[in-house]
Amino acid sequence: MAKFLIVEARFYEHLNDMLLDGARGALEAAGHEHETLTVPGALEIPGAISLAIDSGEYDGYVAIGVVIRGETYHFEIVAGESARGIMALTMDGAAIGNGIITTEDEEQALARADKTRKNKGGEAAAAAIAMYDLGQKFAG
Ligand SMILES: Nc1c(NC[C@H](O)[C@H](O)[C@H](O)CO)[nH]c(=O)[nH]c1=O
Ligand SMILES: CC(=O)[C@@H](O)COP(=O)(O)O
Repeated sequence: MAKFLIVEARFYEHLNDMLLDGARGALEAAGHEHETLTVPGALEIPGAISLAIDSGEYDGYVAIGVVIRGETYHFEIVAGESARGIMALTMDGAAIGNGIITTEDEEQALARADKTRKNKGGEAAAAAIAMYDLGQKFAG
């Protein structure tokens, strides 16, 4: 059994609840423990995961968030930079699944947050578990 930290950017309450439901379900189905940490937005997720990595308390991480396009270039910044920060941590060896959905509108987000539809929360948890398992394999 491993211990995972879900780091959620609680920008859209109802969508986050759906993503968390999928992520927690996948972790529990695989027999793993989990805790959840909430940050203001997707841009804060990589920093929060970095701090958690330094604590040495967790075996893997699931990033959960929703970025919906608005009127300005900020969508590209939030979507791109949160992904870039997570990728950098992954390349440093952290087991992370990225469940930050980036959509054009709420309808697209609902389809991806719903665990009975595209289940992106569960998908991200499964990716984190796979990366954890890979790390265990290479650690010998
Ligand atoms: N517009 C969205 C944001 N914006 C907030 C940023 O993530 C960040 O918290 C702020 O710029 C302060 O550093 N965050 C989301 O998660 N989703 C959005 O749609
Ligand atoms: C993804 C965003 O940053 C977005 O919610 C912000 O909306 P806007 O670009 O209209 O300020």
